[in-house]
Amino acid sequence: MTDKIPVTVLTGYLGAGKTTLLNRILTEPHGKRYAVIVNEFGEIGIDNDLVVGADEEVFEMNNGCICCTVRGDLIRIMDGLMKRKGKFDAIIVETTGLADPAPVAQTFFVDQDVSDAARLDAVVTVADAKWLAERLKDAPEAKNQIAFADVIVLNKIDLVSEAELGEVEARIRAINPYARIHRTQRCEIPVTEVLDRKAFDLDRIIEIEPEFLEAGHHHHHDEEMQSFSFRAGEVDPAKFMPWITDLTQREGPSILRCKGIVAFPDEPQRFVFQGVHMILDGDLQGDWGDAPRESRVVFIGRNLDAEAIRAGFMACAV
Ligand SMILES: Nc1nc2c(ncn2[C@@H]2O[C@H](COP(=O)(O)OP(=O)(O)OP(=O)(O)O)[C@@H](O)[C@H]2O)c(=O)[nH]1
Repeated sequence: MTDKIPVTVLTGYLGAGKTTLLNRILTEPHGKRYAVIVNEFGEIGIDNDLVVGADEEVFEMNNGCICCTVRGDLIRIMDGLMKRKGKFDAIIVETTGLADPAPVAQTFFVDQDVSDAARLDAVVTVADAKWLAERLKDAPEAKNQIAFADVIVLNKIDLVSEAELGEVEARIRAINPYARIHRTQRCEIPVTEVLDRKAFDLDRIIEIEPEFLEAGHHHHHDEEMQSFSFRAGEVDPAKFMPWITDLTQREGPSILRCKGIVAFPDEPQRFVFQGVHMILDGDLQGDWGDAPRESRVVFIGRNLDAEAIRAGFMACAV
């Protein structure tokens, strides 16, 4: 038991701050070696390029949602990692914002080879203090992510008042009275509060989901959820910036998440932007180096006019 590799499942709804937390964990001087498995929703992998390098190995799973079609991939990656036991101290799995964490956690109990070699240490859920209450109304995944959490990182406290924070905490407590809740800005939290917690409690989970240990999985994704991604070469910042700003302001309520890595002419660094509804962030990050100067953008939302967004993006190309 003791030499099983601890696995942390990092979950949380679209845009809550999972990658922010992951990067924080990976850049702290902890002296540990982590293997990271990143799963994202969308055909073009973006998160992989936004996870800080260092010594970690990052395995990407882009073919679908980790809790559905790619569970086989997760088992295969885990099997591969187990053969290289001793090369790292822990495994972190970052799920997509639309994943139900139950079947991901289940993999560590139901698959014999995986459960012989690894133990689920904790499900860590990052919650967006500004948007969680809304998502609890319309996104069943958001509720499951809270219900299954052993540790909840209640993030983006800078965007809400103390009273709103109290309300969202009460909503969380009503769903999950057990998890430890940490209030954070930019996921600032000691690594020891999220890793190696020995917190996953199978009995509690079986109370929430009696069929947890049975094979089979009935997760129905939100049928209205759209995800699309576009590529172009270099884009003109004088066109791109007003376009993306205007789009997120106008369509913000329908855009749950957008992000991209963009190449501006004569700019040695990559422009990285991130949006959650109408809140948009962007800055220059990391040199292109020898990588092809290609712009990639991803949008996830409901009732979006994909063709209009595609045309708007393509019109920014140089
Ligand atoms: N205001 C504010 N913004 C934050 C905070 N933490 C993260 N963000 C921003 O929120 C956006 C989403 O953060 P990510 O870490 O990429 O979120 P994620 O959960 O990995 O997103 P997906 O993987 O796409 O679901 C980025 O623009 C971050 O800079 C915070 O505490 N306050």
